[in-house]
Amino acid sequence: MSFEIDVTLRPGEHPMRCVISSTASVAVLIGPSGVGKTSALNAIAGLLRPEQGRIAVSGETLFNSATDLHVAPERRGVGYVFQDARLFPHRRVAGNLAFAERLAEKGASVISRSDIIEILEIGDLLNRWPATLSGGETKRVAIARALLSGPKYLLLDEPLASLDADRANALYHLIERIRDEIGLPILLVSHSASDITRLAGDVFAMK
Ligand SMILES: Nc1ncnc2c1ncn2[C@@H]1O[C@H](COP(=O)(O)OP(=O)(O)OP(=O)(O)O)[C@@H](O)[C@H]1O
Repeated sequence: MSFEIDVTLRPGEHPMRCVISSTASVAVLIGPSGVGKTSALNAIAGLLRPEQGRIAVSGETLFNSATDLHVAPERRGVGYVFQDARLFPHRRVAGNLAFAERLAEKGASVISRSDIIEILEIGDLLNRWPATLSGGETKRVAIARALLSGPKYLLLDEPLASLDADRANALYHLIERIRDEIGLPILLVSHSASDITRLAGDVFAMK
């Protein structure tokens, strides 16, 4: 099982339930704005504690309200690409990548730095400051940074949102390469059953 999740969350006033049970290499979580998709990713990453339920990734239980288990975020092996990317503004692209590499446990990376830079086509960006990058470039660097931290799985929040059609299409194919060549379980969020769901083995909806 890549992702086995059944949790009730309460990020604000109202409870929300998220149920995902997937063996696919890519699972997609869809649902309208405000339904709780980002909150679900935050819970899987360990940044939001669910009210109840269980979260397991690749067979490892990360949260279980029944046994009061809540693995700390830094021990979950998560590569999380936030919707707004959140690059460190005071470090160049190379510095952002180096920071992630220092976080990786020795031998944890399933793919080399040079392969990640090649797959995400960011070799020409290494000297740039984050503020000078386009939206698509920023997303590519954010995904590279997540991969370099040696994650066991990848969470992508709306990776194609706010990109024009050409850039969205290019990033779509890069995610496809990550799926096929790196083989990490990927859970990605989309507000609609858009093109991105073509990447997925499984699609789950929050209502
Ligand atoms: N820290 C918080 N405090 C209070 N309410 C919150 C908090 N985080 C999220 N919420 C509320 O929880 C609900 C779900 O938010 P969330 O961002 O998870 O939805 P979403 O499905 O990802 O939406 P979108 O597609 O617009 O990003 C929203 O009503 C939001 O206002």
